Amino acid sequence: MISAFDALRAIGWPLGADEPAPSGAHPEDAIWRELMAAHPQARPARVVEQHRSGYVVADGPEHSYRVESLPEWQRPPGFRKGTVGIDQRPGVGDWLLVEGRKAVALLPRRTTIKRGAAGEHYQQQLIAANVDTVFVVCGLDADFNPRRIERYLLLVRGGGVEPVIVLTKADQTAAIDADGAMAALVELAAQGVAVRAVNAKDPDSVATLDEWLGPGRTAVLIGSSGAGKSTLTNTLLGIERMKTGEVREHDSRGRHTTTHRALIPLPTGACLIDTPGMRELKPTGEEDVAENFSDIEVLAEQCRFRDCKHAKEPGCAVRAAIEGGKLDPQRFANYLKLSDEVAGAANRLAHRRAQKAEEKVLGKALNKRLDEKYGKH
Ligand SMILES: Nc1nc2c(ncn2[C@@H]2O[C@H](COP(=O)(O)OP(=O)(O)OP(=O)(O)O)[C@@H](O)[C@H]2O)c(=O)[nH]1
Ligand SMILES: [Zn+2]
Repeated sequence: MISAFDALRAIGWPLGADEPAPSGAHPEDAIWRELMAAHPQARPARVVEQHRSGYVVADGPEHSYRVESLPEWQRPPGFRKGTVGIDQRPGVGDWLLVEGRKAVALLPRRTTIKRGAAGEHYQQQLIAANVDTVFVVCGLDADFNPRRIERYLLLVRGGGVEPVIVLTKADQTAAIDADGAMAALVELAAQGVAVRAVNAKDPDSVATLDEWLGPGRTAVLIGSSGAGKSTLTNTLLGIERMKTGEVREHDSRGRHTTTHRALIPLPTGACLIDTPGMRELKPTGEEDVAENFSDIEVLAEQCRFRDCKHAKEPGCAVRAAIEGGKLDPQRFANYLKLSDEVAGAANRLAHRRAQKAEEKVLGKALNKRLDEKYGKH
């Protein structure tokens, strides 16, 4: 039998066992401890699935169960999808305090990974909460694409998560232009992002990621299909092949006896969150393009005109850098494309917020009129 604390730790519980919080702890720690003190009967559990009426949570690698959500996390009937913002509602990776089979509190998120959702109305989607490290996985084969890495980085940075670029298939680099790849990686590393090349099938090689995988840490692997995420997961787990389509079993008390695959405890003591939805990567509008392309922003400051579009203007430092071979034109093109997308999403976000504020005002006015006419109702 492992202790309740060790079971929680295996699925990423970040607080130490001792009180008060050890120094150098996270800013959210104190709030977490306060909430725990306010609900002395409750126990922490981590969200692995989100349903209409409740959640499946885990309190260790071997045990998950359903809990009822708090009323304020639920969408009132008849309300449009997206009305309850992702900030008000728990998602995968969140920590709840649970009493019996009822959630009583959501512990404030330390980090978030979000994206914009496709569709008519502006909406954000939470990919995962409370993740320490995102491994952006990309193969050093024909699939190698620095532009895609730039897009991933733009989306995951800003939420407080540390990105690490993991280049798989380091044993199979014949298909790529090594010099071009190196130049692209140097640019990414210059933005302050760690880069590691691995053979995802080789445990010794994959051990280079251990520095991000200590006890109580949570990591996520993102990357396109075939990049090597499953291979990497299996090597980290120390097994040959990941069982796919794992069926959950129930014991006599109706509990799940195997934890959902959403939380995968690793032998290093860390926990991987398996996220299905990272295929389409639309910005939310809250991303910081400048942070991800500081090389271009620095150049742009040297352009003769403040509002230089880096097109045909004289004295353009950005174009000079491209012509002088100091800036990859494709990186610049991607910067423009991503800037456009973020600006577009930011507009939609502002519009959505204005609309919400207006709905609120209208609702209040309407209530007031009804009150005047029919008395309090
Ligand atoms: N030689 C070599 N092959 C690798 C490496 N990483 C992955 N592969 C191979 O690449 C193929 C795709 O790897 P997967 O791990 O299935 O990729 P994935 O990212 O999980 O793909 P999806 O499940 O579709 O998202 C498999 O045939 C792996 O064996 C590596 O570092 N070296
Ligand atoms: Zn310019």
